[in-house]
Amino acid sequence: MGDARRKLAVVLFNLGGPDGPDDVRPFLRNLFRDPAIIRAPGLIREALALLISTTRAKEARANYAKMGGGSPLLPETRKQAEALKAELQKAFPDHEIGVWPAMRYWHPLTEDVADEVSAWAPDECVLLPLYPQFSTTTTASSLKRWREAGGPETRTVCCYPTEPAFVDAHAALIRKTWEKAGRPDNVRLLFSAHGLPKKVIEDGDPYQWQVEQTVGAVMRQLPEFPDWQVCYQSRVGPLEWIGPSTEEAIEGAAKDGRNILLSPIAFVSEHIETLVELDEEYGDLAREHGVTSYVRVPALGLDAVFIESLATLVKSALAGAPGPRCDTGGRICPAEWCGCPCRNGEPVTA
Ligand SMILES: C=CC1=C(C)c2cc3[nH]c(cc4nc(cc5[nH]c(cc1n2)c(C)c5CCC(=O)O)C(CCC(=O)O)=C4C)c(C)c3C=C
Ligand SMILES: [Fe+2]
Ligand SMILES: [Fe+2]
Repeated sequence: MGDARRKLAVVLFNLGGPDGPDDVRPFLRNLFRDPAIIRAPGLIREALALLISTTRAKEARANYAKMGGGSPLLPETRKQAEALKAELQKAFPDHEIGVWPAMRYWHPLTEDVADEVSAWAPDECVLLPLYPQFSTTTTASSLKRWREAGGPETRTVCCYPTEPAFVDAHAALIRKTWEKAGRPDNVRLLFSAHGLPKKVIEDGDPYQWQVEQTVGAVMRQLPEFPDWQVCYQSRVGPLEWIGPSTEEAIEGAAKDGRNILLSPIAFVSEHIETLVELDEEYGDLAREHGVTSYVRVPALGLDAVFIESLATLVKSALAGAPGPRCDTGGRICPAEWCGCPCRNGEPVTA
């Protein structure tokens, strides 16, 4: 007797992180071998990846040790996958639903998940990055790997920087965190996003523009915070990165005598960049510069409105035409940002 239930697969793209100390170096090597991250020719890139992963491993291992030796990214993503599955099951009670995390640089690797999902033989397979803002270094890299591995793909969400529930979730969490901290006064709200080399943006990556779209939409709901700034963290390597850096923004707020409320606007779960960089390193920096109140807003994680937002993206993708789509379906990236697949082969007219 065949099972007539339709099968819906949802694949959550994410970066991945080491499970323990021994994984740190090979994880970093995988990351720096990616031509989307280091845009040098093959052999030079391989040599650089070996060199950087070896030299960076000690410090990175020490940082992962502060979180128990490995990254919490996979357990966090698994919980989000479970929550999304439960939400989708309400919308599609007759479907058999599977939600898979697929990591770019550590297990479960994108290419292995592609094989697993292929073997499951879904009727629909929705690719959904856990990067709300599209970048060639993140979403495009995962998509490329998925497609090279022959993974199934019927619908693809490329980005959702201004999806209404996503924006609502951020605004509500910022307000709630500020209230829970005892409503510190004289606050500068910093939106810290992972940075990128300037050259990547100049070559057409829409990430910075999309981060600014998210912040603009969130700020329309938060008129009680008139003092705010976008900044970029986690710089790596010798290239010039987009700015201002989060360190500069913290120092600037301190100089202006402000307290700091910091929202990680481009991350949707807790990991090394939030728990170590934002909470420990930048927390220390703020205190060293005399900031009285430094409060970090949590990543969205399992926030119910955020999970609803992910479910809405999947439902809209299934209801619309096949192919890559931005946000709730419209083409939102302007022409000069040719790096986003939502433009779907449209000619680029700057
Ligand atoms: C918005 C998301 C991200 C962008 C854009 C991004 C670009 C980018 N990252 C590096 C180098 C590193 N990133 C590392 C960790 C890391 N990066 C992201 C997200 C984005 N990266 C996440 C979610 C994580 C956390 C993973 C975890 O283990 O918990 C690391 C490893 C940590 C470290 O050594 O600092 C590196 C290295 C580059 C070079 C880059 C763009 C060119
Ligand atoms: Fe990164
Ligand atoms: Fe787009």
